[in-house]
Amino acid sequence: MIPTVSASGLRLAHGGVRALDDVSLRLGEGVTGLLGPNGAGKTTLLRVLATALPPDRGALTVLGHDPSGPAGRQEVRRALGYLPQTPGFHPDFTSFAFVDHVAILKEMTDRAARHREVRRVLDAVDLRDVRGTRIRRLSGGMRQRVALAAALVGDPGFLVLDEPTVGLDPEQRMRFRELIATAGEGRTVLLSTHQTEDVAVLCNRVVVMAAGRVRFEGTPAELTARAAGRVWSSAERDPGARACWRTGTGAFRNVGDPPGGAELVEPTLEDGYLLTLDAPAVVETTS
Ligand SMILES: Nc1ncnc2c1ncn2[C@@H]1O[C@H](COP(=O)(O)OP(=O)(O)OP(=O)(O)O)[C@@H](O)[C@H]1O
Repeated sequence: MIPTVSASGLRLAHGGVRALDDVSLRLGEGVTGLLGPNGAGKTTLLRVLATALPPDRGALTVLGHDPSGPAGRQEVRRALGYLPQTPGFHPDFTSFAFVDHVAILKEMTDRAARHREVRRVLDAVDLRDVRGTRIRRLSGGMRQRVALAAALVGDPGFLVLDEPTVGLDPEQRMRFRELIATAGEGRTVLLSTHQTEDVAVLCNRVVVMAAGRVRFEGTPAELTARAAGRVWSSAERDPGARACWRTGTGAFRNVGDPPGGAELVEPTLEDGYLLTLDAPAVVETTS
């Protein structure tokens, strides 16, 4: 992997909480999924990468620029598309006016060219027909697409998406995955999510964080492989399992160290993720 974004030794404390505790990672072209439990530090990391929050310590390079100084920060912001966890829409704006407003903030001064670009990104997320509709009249899924269009305006090389699929129904989620996959062609995309399924079907890389630290960095297949031989099915809850839950069939799915003779089953990325959270902090070193 040729790194386009790299971070080393990032630290950031919110009051007494170490939200980022020596975070180092590298991102390349394509979609990288960022997984982690609530409070792991995902949003904080995304905000640091998006230059919305300066780290207390550590170094960052985004598409060849160092955002620690004003000139480098401006270059990073020009190359960045950011979909925050709670996009700050003004509900009386139309989709067009909101994306146009973001395009103005991205220094697109030529009005005709800017309007062409706003139409292009709204078309790309299938919102052509509601360009003139006020945001407060749109469904949650449509609003998410407006936010994605705003992140895509100006064709940024680095796209940071903070839980963009939250609250979407399965069909919208599928459509959104497709949009993100398309956005990942020739771009670096970092996607924070709680959906291991999103990562399994969409991402070519995955980073797992817990308690402000990187627990895993590698491919989805490598994360899934962590659970090889460590997932089994049983009729009763296995007290020796690290995690165990009843499935729709009534059988229990167990993750951990299986007892002898256990009925092993095919692991999923979610199993690998659960086992990674349980493991001590180790960073994978893959190409
Ligand atoms: N502005 C803040 N002030 C104080 N503490 C904060 C602030 N923002 C985040 N934190 C704390 O920093 C830690 C990391 O928070 P962060 O929002 O980055 O986690 P997250 O992985 O994005 O969580 P979630 O999955 O719930 O969105 C948490 O313990 C959180 O409570």
